[in-house]
Formats: sequence, C-alpha cells, structure tokens
Amino acid sequence: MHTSPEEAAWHSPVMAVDHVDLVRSGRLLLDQVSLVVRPGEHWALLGPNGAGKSTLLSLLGAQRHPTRGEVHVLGHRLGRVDLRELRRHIGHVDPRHPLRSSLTGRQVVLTGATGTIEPPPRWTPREDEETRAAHLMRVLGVERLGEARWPDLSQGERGRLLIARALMPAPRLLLLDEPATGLDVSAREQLLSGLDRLRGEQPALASVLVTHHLEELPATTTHALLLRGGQVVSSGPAEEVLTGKAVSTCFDHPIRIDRHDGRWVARAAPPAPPDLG
Ligand SMILES: Nc1ncnc2c1ncn2[C@@H]1O[C@H](COP(=O)(O)OP(=O)(O)OP(=O)(O)O)[C@@H](O)[C@H]1O
Repeated sequence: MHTSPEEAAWHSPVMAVDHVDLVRSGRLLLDQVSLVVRPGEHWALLGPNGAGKSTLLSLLGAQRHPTRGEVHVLGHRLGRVDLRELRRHIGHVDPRHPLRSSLTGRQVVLTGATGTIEPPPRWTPREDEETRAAHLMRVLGVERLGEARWPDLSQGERGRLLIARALMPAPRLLLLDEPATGLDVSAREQLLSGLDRLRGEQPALASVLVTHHLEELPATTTHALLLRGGQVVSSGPAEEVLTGKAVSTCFDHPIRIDRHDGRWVARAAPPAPPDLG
C-alpha cells in the first residue's frame, strides 16, 4: 500500500528515548529511561522533587546528550546532528524567559519567529508572521495583551504569551516545564483551556508537560510517565498510568486519584481499615 510523506510523518515518532542513562558529577540522574512520543500525543511527566523530570526534558529539548542509550528527536539521533538546528523545530517554553527590556506582548510573541529574546536590529516581521502571532494569541486567550508591556504583565499572562511565542515557528513538538506553577486558580484554568484549544486545532502537535500536580494536567493529556529517582515507575496511556497505586508509589505516599470531566484530582488516600481478623 502506498503511504504519502504526510502519512509517514504522522506515524513516525516525534521523539524516541531508548534505555537512556544520564550521569552528571558521578550521579546517575536518569536510569534506563525509555519513552516514545508520537504526533498528536500529549504526555505528562510527573514525579517528586529531584526525580529527574527537568533533566529528561532537557534531553527531549536537544539541550544535552545522554551518557548511554539513544535519543531520536524529529528523526535525528542526538550526537549525530547539530543540536542548535534541531532546537529550532522544538517549541521549548522556558518559564524563566530572560527578557530584560519592555517589549509589548505582540513583540514577545514575534521573537518566536527569529528565535531570539529581543527582536534583531532592523528586523520587521512579515505579514504572515504578524497574522500567525495574532492567531496564536487568540487561541491562547491573550489577544488583548498585544500592546501591553512585558514588565506590567502577570505571571499567567506571560506564560500564555511564551507558549504563543514557542509556537511561532510551527514546531512539531512543544515542551512545557511546570507551566502552571505559581498561578492562581483562574490563571491556571485559562492556561489549561488555552492548551486544550491549541491541541484541538493542531492535531499533529505533540507535547510533553512537566508538573508535580495532577490538577495541573489539561483534560487533553493522552499519556503519562511517572519518574522517581531517575527511573520510570510507569508509562503509557494516561488512564492506565494515573492510578492511585502507581502515583502512590511514585510519590511514596498513599494517594487517591479521581477524574472529573477529563481532569484529575489527587488527595491523600483514607487510612486502611484496621485488620480485625
Ligand atoms: N549537573 C548536575 N550534576 C549533578 N546533579 C545534578 C545536576 N543537575 C541536576 N542534578 C540533580 O539531579 C536530580 C534531578 O534533577 P531535576 O532537576 O531533573 O529533577 P526534577 O524532577 O525536575 O525536580 P523538581 O521537581 O524539583 O524541579 C536532582 O537531585 C538534582 O540535584
């Protein structure tokens, strides 16, 4: 049967991590981690402090090499490809965006087209870039912030603008490191519904979102990987992985998980009844 290049791209993994170890300063930070992310999949990377989530995300973002094992990102094996070139096809949202000047919201989003923090000198965006920036700002619900100045914006507003910025070059992969940390409930909900809308309108986009909190997972999350001490506790479709048993093991605490309208809620499990037998 004939397969078109579009169909082949749809089925080929966006990234594949195969039995990866990562050692730094003599410490094993990732221990035999494997993960395959396909187009249209939205992964949650969960685990306690120090589990290795950010370390794994930095591999997925082509920011470092594994010590052992293979990482393929967008069909390229890390170690055999120019990492800077590869990074241009990955939307990596850095919550500590190092912007110092007082750009407007629209200008910040447009710097996603040049991959720079400040607009390059004498650079003027093309009309299609302006149109895309406006569209992405609408999808993420920040269209009214086009003329607002970066230093005046709230953390939640900045976070959504940074996601729009990361999407400017139309990446196939979006990486989000704790995007809801520090947001109040309304800002968090606006962020999550923006992500749900985005995923609905870009069905081939794949994403990986790091968090400690199940409440911060968008309803469109399809898969989850639980990490503890650099090792995978469980990995696969979200409804199979996000169970009380696996999450309790991961966080080393008895936790009960409920799901309402597609969203997850975690709380301490009630103590087991005394054994009267
Ligand atoms: N360059 C390094 N050398 C040695 N240890 C490191 C290095 N970078 C990170 N670590 C350690 O690796 C472990 C995993 O760190 P990482 O930041 O990936 O965890 P995390 O799951 O993202 O944690 P958190 O939820 O607290 O952000 C931590 O114990 C950290 O101290």
